[in-house]
Amino acid sequence: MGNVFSSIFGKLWNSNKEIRILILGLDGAGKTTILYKLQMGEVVKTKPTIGFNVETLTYKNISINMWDLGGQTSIRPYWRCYYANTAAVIFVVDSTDQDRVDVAKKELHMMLKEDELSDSALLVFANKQDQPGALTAAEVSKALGLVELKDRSWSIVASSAIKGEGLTEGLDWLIDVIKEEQL
Ligand SMILES: Nc1nc2c(ncn2[C@@H]2O[C@H](COP(=O)(O)OP(=O)(O)OP(=O)(O)O)[C@@H](O)[C@H]2O)c(=O)[nH]1
Ligand SMILES: [Mg+2]
Repeated sequence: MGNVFSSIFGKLWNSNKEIRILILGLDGAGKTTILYKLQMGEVVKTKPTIGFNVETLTYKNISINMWDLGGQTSIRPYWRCYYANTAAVIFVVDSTDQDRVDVAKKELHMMLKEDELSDSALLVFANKQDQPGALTAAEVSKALGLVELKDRSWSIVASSAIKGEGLTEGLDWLIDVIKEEQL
């Protein structure tokens, strides 16, 4: 019975929903690699993103417009142009880049202060877990001060975009939260 209901609700929810997700984070964190690994199941050779990449993914019958924005210092001020109507932000951290985790923290908290993102869920990928010396997800969470976040659904997942690990786990969590919050 539960399955019947969830399938009916699923269909209702799907019929008129297209959700928008932003992938943000410092340059070199792995955002573009994650976008194309999710979309094509392949590791693509990337160049630093100047501007953005946008792809439509169908995941669990849901159409997702996924925007991957460039993370270089000079480009970050433009992130805010993309915040409207965003269901969720995926914030990607290079877990080996311990020197810049403070910068990532600052950018993350600045972004989350914006009114347009007040209802957006947050998924953090503690990426590059395949590399020696990578901070664990718990360490990245602490360094980013995630427990300080109030009134927001958030989660952190350890990932390796290169190996394809953690990505669907993270996206599953995100889709469940978005469905709960928007139904
Ligand atoms: N070892 C390892 N390398 C990764 C992983 N994810 C991405 N990379 C590499 O990190 C580099 C930067 O990846 P991108 O996906 O271009 O990074 P980005 O976040 O899109 O960077 P910008 O476009 O400059 O903001 C590339 O050489 C990727 O192959 C990972 O999980 N593990
Ligand atoms: Mg990129």
